[in-house]
Amino acid sequence: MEIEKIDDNIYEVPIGYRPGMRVPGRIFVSAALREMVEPGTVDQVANVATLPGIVGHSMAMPDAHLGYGFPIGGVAAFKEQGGIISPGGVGFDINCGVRLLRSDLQARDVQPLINTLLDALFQAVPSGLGSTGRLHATDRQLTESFLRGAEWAVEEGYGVESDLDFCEENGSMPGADPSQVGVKARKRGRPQLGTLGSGNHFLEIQRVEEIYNPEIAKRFGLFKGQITVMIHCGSRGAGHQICTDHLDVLSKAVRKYNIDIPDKQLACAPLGTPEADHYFGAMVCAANYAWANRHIIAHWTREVFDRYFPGSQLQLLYDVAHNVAKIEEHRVEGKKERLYVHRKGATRAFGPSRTEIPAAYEGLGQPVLIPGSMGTASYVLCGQDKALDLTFGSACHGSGRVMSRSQALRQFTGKEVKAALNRDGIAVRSTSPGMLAEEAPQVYKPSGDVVDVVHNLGIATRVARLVPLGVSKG
Ligand SMILES: Nc1nc2c(ncn2[C@@H]2O[C@H](COP(=O)(O)O)[C@@H](O)[C@H]2O)c(=O)[nH]1
Ligand SMILES: [Mn+2]
Ligand SMILES: [Mn+2]
Repeated sequence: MEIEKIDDNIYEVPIGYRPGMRVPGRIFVSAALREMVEPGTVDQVANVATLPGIVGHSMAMPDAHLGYGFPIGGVAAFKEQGGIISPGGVGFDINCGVRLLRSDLQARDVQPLINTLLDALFQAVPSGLGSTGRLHATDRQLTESFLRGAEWAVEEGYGVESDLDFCEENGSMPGADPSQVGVKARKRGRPQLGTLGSGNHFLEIQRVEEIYNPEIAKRFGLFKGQITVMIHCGSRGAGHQICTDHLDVLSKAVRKYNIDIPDKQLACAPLGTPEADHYFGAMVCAANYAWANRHIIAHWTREVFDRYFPGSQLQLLYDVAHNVAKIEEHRVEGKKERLYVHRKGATRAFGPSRTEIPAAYEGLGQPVLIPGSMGTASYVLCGQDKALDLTFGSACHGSGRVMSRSQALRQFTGKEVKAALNRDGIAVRSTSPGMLAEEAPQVYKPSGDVVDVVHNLGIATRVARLVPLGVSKG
């Protein structure tokens, strides 16, 4: 059975595409991006549609590609009564997310110092595979980060109270249960608090190249030529281990509760069961840890900027989670319902009608932060109410990979990638040249095309385009 174009930028995976689908699938792509969606990703959208209690559609955003069970770029919402929760719908890097700091600096003033600044940031923010932090968190501090996320970080002197207004969930999601975090996850997470990680995680100095919507840009504090800093990272080994540990438990739960799943990577548990509650409680711990992590990294970034540009202001524009399951109220067939919305490689994109958006952005919608690659543009968008009708208030989370890491390693060398970036005026630091090859801009879809889809669908409106000047990769 074929998938069917039902509107500009909307393709439907009909019920019947595979046995057991309870709802249709929807893939939000342009005709050009449709060509880049592998058949396996379509199959994953259909597989997710078979899960109990799924509401509306099993969805894939325009940056979608193959993931563990659920596609990356996948969105699925489940009824509180009769639905499930699945770690595959959240991802291993729980609350991987993006934070954007806006400065009061002009690019022309920063550009001459870009290499010095980047060296200092590379030193100040530990990065790389398995990197450990400057923080040396105690066991008690780790627990506090699990329980209170960015709120705890502020109490410890990282960032300021007002930052919390500009984090999704105010940087601290309720429902954390540290008793469901295993010894191994604690052991991996403790030394890594305050680290960027590796690969696709980055800290990037950017220039605002284009303003699309002057009114919203003004309210977001953005102007042409401005320096911004984007931070992308998550819950490090803590989140990964929590996901791994609970996948084991939920694989057994699938048998215990007799759930028919087409792929064992869709391990899940019915909401309301101890297995589901335990995973949710542990997942929230990892989500809060990730908010604390980004908060600490932002603090060290501010310190570096202050060293080279004394008195400069780096203000938090917003911090979004793009790998998380959340309890949210949505309209289903005209009635308000509490749903477990899984966003895995997808960003919340709430419009002005939602109370969850920061007071400072009242009447606008939440900032939606979409990174491109270390060589191409990233975007700031603003969530729109139409997203509530189409995608349970969600948009894409990046450009999305089109080339595997192994293929990239065969095709590029780190040295070539670095030289090409330098020719384009982009400075780069990395802990390993191989990582630069794996992360070459060519491995990602064109960010502008991906963003056009969500803009044209009316899910989120384009506000500004940001281009990289200096990137610190893991
Ligand atoms: N601006 C930059 N964007 C980047 C970089 N490396 C990756 N990316 C983008 O981030 C998303 C995040 O994907 P995730 O699934 O790993 O969370 C990815 O799709 C790319 O578009 C970078 O160095 N700079
Ligand atoms: Mn991540
Ligand atoms: Mn991410």
